[in-house]
Amino acid sequence: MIIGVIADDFTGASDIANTIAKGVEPEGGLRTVQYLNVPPHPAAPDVEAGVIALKSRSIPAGEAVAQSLAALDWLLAQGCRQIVFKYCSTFDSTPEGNIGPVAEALARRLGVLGVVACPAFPDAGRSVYMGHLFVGDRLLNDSGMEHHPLNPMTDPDLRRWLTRQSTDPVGLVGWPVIRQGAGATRDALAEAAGRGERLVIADAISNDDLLVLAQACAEARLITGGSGIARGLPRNLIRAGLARGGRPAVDGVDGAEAVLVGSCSRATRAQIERHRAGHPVLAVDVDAVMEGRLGPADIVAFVDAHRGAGPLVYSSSDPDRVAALQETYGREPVAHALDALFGEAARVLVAAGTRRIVVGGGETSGAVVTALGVTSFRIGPEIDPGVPVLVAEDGSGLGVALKSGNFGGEDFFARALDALAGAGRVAA
Ligand SMILES: Nc1ncnc2c1ncn2[C@@H]1O[C@H](COP(=O)(O)OP(=O)(O)OP(=O)(O)O)[C@@H](O)[C@H]1O
Ligand SMILES: O=C(O)[C@@H](O)C(=O)CO
Repeated sequence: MIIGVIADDFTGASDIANTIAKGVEPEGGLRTVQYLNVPPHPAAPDVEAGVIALKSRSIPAGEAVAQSLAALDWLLAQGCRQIVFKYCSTFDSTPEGNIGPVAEALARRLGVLGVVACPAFPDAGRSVYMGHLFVGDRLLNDSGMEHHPLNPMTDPDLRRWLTRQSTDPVGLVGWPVIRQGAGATRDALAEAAGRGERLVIADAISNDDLLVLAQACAEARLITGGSGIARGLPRNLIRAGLARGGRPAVDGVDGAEAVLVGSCSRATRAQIERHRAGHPVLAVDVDAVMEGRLGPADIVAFVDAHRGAGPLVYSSSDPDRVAALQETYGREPVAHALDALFGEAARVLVAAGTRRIVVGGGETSGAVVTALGVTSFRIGPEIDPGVPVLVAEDGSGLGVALKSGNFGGEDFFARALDALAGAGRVAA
């Protein structure tokens, strides 16, 4: 293993695994595996990039640091020469963490300063200019993220925000430097390190800027950011003769299918409506779940009754309804009950032969793959930006797609089911 990634959530992990497996033309990407938590065994010998998916975004900072350092130890033991800490492209964090504490702890363990911090993901509309994060044409704090239930993003100035979470000074390498190319960027990062700046916000407004950053960081032991920061990393290694390159390929999966959706984001709700137009769809009655009148068996029965037709089950509601449910039952109890519902339904479905599962939402994805007990997935072709086909490494023939709330085109769910079925037909 040459590159190791520590990701702070499950869908974020498959986002960056996708970026690394795909790479950029003409070189292509790396043979990539996504692990769910730190594996209790060594990586398979042919793996070039290992992505460890943690659920450390919203847990207490001390726990996030401990889990991330354990992941670092495992990755270093596999031979990684470069480590990436992946967080959300909307920099999801609070004034207490967890981006600053985890990034600083990793940097200290590796003994490095001048570490890039860049959440830019231009393909998904996230860009960083003069240290300020934009979502499309809005600043972060005016993008809807200021209303996020767990980590409201109320400050678009990443240097100021990260400073609140950090103990060492935070630097900035702005776009006027990035546009001068990799040499100037490398020099600016070295100067930042010389000033004692451990983390350095780096601008990127286009995919080309991300390639400049990757080139500047070719020798860096630690890089932090969204998935975009990894765009050019495979190219560095392939050009240096350290990796073979090529397109992601996995064995195809074949069998019954289910789409399970807990994400309540606007994008996901539009995707559900689109799916409803041509496929069987079941809305979970959340009151019935909370009162014990609806359980996993009901979901399994619906999916079984519509096998082959792309059945979708969702709990998603609009913000008013979500707020009312949270008011009645409490935010955590509802989330916990729904995550457990989807997890158990998925477990029963897979035990009975379902082989293609598409999940909407990061928390929901975490609950489902944890319940399935799969510990690692090979990364296959991209379905939509940030979402690849994942095929279980254990030979069980199970394929999944884990969709982050905001990702995917409107017809995502149907295309994801097709992509899972066709995964094996994509050429190496
Ligand atoms: N109707 C509902 N009312 C309240 N909570 C819900 C409802 N439906 C789902 N939930 C919970 O809301 C949470 C949605 O989070 P999840 O991470 O799955 O989606 P997301 O936030 O859109 O995705 P991402 O984290 O990838 O951006 C889950 O914990 C889920 O159980
Ligand atoms: O970076 C992103 O936006 C995603 O990979 C993610 O982390 C969503 O939770």
